[in-house]
Amino acid sequence: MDQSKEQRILNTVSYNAIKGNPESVLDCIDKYCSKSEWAMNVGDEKGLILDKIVEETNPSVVLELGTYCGYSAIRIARLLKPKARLLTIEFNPEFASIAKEIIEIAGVNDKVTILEGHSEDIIPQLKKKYEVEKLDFVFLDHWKERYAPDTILLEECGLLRKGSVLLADNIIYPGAPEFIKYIRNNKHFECTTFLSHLEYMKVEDAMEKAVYLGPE
Ligand SMILES: Nc1ncc2ncn(CCCCCNC(=O)c3cc(-c4ccc(F)cc4)cc(O)c3O)c2n1
Ligand SMILES: [Mg+2]
Repeated sequence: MDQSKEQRILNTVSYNAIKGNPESVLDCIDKYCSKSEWAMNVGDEKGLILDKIVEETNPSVVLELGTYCGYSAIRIARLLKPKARLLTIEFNPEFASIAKEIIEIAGVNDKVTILEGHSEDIIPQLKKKYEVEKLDFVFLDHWKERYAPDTILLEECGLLRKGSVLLADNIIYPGAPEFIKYIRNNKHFECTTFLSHLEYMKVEDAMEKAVYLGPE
């Protein structure tokens, strides 16, 4: 059976990237996906916005929803301080296993844990099973119609604290209208929109940053 696009991405990383060098893995994926096969990594343009917000937040505990090939997990993990950790949820077993290999090649596997399953099933387990107290930073990049319900679920599970930062990809393309409606009219969140472009394309896209202000 011929290989999947994701397997071809792993092959090019495995062949061309410098082992243990996260930047070279990111560059390798960006080159391949802009020249050979488009793929839904956050990419280099939105990636720079993600970098800046991660650096400003300097999080100890990060949750990512939607691992895919691990590009944004590597992007985030490479900026984390020594004891900090990133938990990333992926329900597609092929993507999860490819992401695991790419994350290992990047050399950030000591900071990253891939949790296989659906966000709605795993989020309620984070406190007890994964010993998470509060989340400092959440990157939403999974099913766009899950952004709003999962934000509500994170709050209900007591995983957000005053100052927790949510960053949502693709709020223009493919779009997350329910999330935008929910989060921008919610007095418990302070929102900022970062205009950019869809990864590897000239199409407009944006990311939404929402800082949780607390339950009161
Ligand atoms: N609940 C749950 N829990 C855990 C999970 N793990 C995975 N999933 C499902 C995630 C499925 C992939 C999500 N990402 C996207 O759909 C996406 C799409 C485009 C895009 C596509 C076509 C175009 F023509 C243009 C742009 C671009 C992006 O940047 C995207 O992020 C989960 N769901
Ligand atoms: Mg995305």
